[in-house]
Amino acid sequence: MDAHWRWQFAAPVQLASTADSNSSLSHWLQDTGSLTARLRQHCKQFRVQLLNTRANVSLTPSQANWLGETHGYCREVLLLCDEQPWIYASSLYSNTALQAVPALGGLGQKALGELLFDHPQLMRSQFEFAQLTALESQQLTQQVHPSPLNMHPNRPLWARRSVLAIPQASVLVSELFLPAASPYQE
Ligand SMILES: C=C(O[C@@H]1C=C(C(=O)O)C=C[C@H]1O)C(=O)O
Repeated sequence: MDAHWRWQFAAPVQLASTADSNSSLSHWLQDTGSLTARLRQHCKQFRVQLLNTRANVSLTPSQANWLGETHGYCREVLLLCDEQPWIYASSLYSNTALQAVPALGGLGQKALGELLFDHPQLMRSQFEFAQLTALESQQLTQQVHPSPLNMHPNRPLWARRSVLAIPQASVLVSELFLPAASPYQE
């Protein structure tokens, strides 16, 4: 779903102006720690809702470049904070990574962050950022999960992506902050 969003390395100018460098949104987007852990601290109740898993999906050139293979396994989830959908997350791993760490294929409602951030040798790449157009937000609403995402954002939505790597596996994690996420309101 996120493959064709316009990813760029630097936090674009709009982020600096609409959500200046001290703003809550900017801090959330640039936080290198576990988003799962941060949400657990922030919410009374946190849960992962599994939307979809797909094996052997063909990767775009930039995804293939990140993961070093042309096909991979995709997992899409919502991260809910007190039953509000805060984050749409899509994670991609190569088939080799899945063979090396079979737990990646059987997470179900368990958070990926809790598997990866427990590893002492976890590394994160630099973030890329994307601001969704109204059309991209609409497509996500229609194709991914009509009910909880069926809300019209009154401002552009922000996403980030980076590779989380442990020695046996690299995972390209894209995270879109949905309209209900409180950093947009702060
Ligand atoms: C990568 C993390 O895990 C989160 C949990 C995910 C999942 O369970 O599929 C996906 C992306 C992340 O938002 C994290 O906690 O930072």
